Amino acid sequence: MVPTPITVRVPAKVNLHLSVGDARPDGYHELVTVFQALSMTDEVTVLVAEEPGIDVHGEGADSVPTGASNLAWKAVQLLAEHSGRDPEEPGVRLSINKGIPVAGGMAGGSADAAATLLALNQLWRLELGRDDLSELGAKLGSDVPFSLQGGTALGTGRGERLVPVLARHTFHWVIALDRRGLSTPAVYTELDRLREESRPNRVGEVEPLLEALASGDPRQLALLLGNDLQAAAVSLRPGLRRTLRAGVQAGALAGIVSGSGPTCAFLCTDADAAVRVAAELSGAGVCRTVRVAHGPVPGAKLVSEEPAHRPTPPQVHA
Ligand SMILES: C[C@@](CO)(OP(=O)(O)O)[C@H](O)COP(=O)(O)OP(=O)(O)OC[C@H]1O[C@@H](n2ccc(N)nc2=O)[C@H](O)[C@@H]1O
Ligand SMILES: Nc1ncnc2c1ncn2[C@@H]1O[C@H](COP(=O)(O)OP(=O)(O)O)[C@@H](O)[C@H]1O
Repeated sequence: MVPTPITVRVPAKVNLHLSVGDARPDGYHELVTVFQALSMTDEVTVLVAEEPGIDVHGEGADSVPTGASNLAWKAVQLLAEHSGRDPEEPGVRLSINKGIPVAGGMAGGSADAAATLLALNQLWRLELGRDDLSELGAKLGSDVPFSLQGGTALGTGRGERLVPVLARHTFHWVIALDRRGLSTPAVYTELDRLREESRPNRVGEVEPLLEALASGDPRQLALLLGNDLQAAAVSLRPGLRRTLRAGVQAGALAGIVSGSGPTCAFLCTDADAAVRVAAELSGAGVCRTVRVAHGPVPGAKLVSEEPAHRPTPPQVHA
């Protein structure tokens, strides 16, 4: 009997704090970061098929590779190899439904890789634990372990070593999507260049932000959001300055570039405020699309054993 397809839902992330150290000999930068998983999700379905391949639907599907460079396909090959299957003939197809902006600094590719690991673990009845999957995931990308874990977490190393963080209450966000993506390596390289040229401000210690998360007070948290990659993302995409200003003018408590950008995330006082800020920001014409989201939400999760149809997320077109 052919096994039933498995669908996993997996969240986007925002870095509430992203402190970037110097480049290491392996080319990665040492990080201290706080991730929060948001209610913008991708869904990945894995099914047994003689003809292997990937179908991609949804947000930005056209710019997602469907061949061997897709991070989710790399996850198939890695897990096949790990479990003694032929990575070139894994006998599965993937269907990816994107709700996370592509190349937006919200870890969409990592999310799909994490979802694929979890789904295949079920489909192939491998019975690997979350720690095993996380260790495999870190080989695919620094953000993959967080996509599996979700919630709010402190990340160190290149972002793959995680400790859960206490975050009281739910935080409400407005997410501004840009018209084009930014390349993560290009943004890290730009930061190195800026640091050689001058001394861009660095974010401070992470402890006050951890206290703000524990208190659950969005006003306190807003004062402490910080991202060392923001200067580099703004340097490569100067229009982001206008987006960040427009979000705060629209009533957000604070705005930040999400990870390597160009997506901007605005923290709001509550859910109603987020809807008001989203409506006003979408009228400002500074970005492609505006969404509302909340966090923290859980990491990659089995949805059902049938392919699921995801409800359309709330979005306001600019
Ligand atoms: C910046 C962050 C913040 O969470 O995410 P995004 O905003 O892109 O989603 C991450 O550090 C991105 O993590 P991820 O996208 O998994 O990166 P990887 O595939 O591991 O690495 C891609 C490239 O980014 C650079 N890189 C990544 C992580 C790190 N700590 N230092 C780096 O210098 C390296 O040039 C590396 O070759
Ligand atoms: N499953 C995937 N989903 C999205 N992008 C992918 C995927 N696999 C590979 N990519 C490639 O990875 C690049 C980075 O995409 P993404 O992970 O969404 O952004 P970011 O690294 O900014 O969080 C994209 O430009 C795309 O070419």
